[in-house]
Amino acid sequence: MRIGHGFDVHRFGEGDQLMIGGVAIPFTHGFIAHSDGDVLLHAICDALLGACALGDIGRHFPDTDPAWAGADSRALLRRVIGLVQDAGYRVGNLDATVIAQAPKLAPHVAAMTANLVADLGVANGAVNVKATTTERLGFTGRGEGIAAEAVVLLVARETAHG
Ligand SMILES: Nc1ccn([C@@H]2O[C@H](COP(=O)(O)O)[C@@H](O)[C@H]2O)c(=O)n1
Ligand SMILES: C[C@@]1(CO)OP(=O)(O)OP(=O)(O)OC[C@H]1O
Repeated sequence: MRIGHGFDVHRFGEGDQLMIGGVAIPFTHGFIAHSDGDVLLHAICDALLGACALGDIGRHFPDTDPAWAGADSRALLRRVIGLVQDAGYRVGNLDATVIAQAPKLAPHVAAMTANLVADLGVANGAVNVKATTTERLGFTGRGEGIAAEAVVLLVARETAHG
């Protein structure tokens, strides 16, 4: 078994929606990012890469590479899952927290979870997504951006030879 942790932050900028967990959420701002800025999926990618000792998302998808400009982070996540499989592992379970003063995320958590179940190729019940405010403290509390953390457990894939 392998454990991994990921953390990411994106600052708010111009826009009218946030992409979080592959769900487009109407909001007063967008994220400043090279990709679609999906802070939750970036934290999850880092947790998966960390568990495999494969570095981080910036190493695999540099923000200087035009190939990733405006990238759908679900596509990045699926590439990372391919790396996890190549390393001989599959996801056992994933737990993640989005740290946001606003918007209210609870109504979107089921859709985020369904996206993750599909992209990670796991059973329902292997993925948990949570949200919390920081009680108006710090940069998230001041409404400057959103952070996300993720923890993942990987287990060895079964092979024909066991
Ligand atoms: N952006 C957010 C933040 C929180 N929630 C939900 O509200 C609950 C209470 O949040 P506290 O920060 O006061 O603990 C939290 O457990 C979430 O269910 C949310 O939906 N969106
Ligand atoms: C995802 C990548 C690549 O498009 O860019 P951003 O969307 O800016 O995201 P970040 O989490 O800052 O860094 C990882 C980058 O390599």
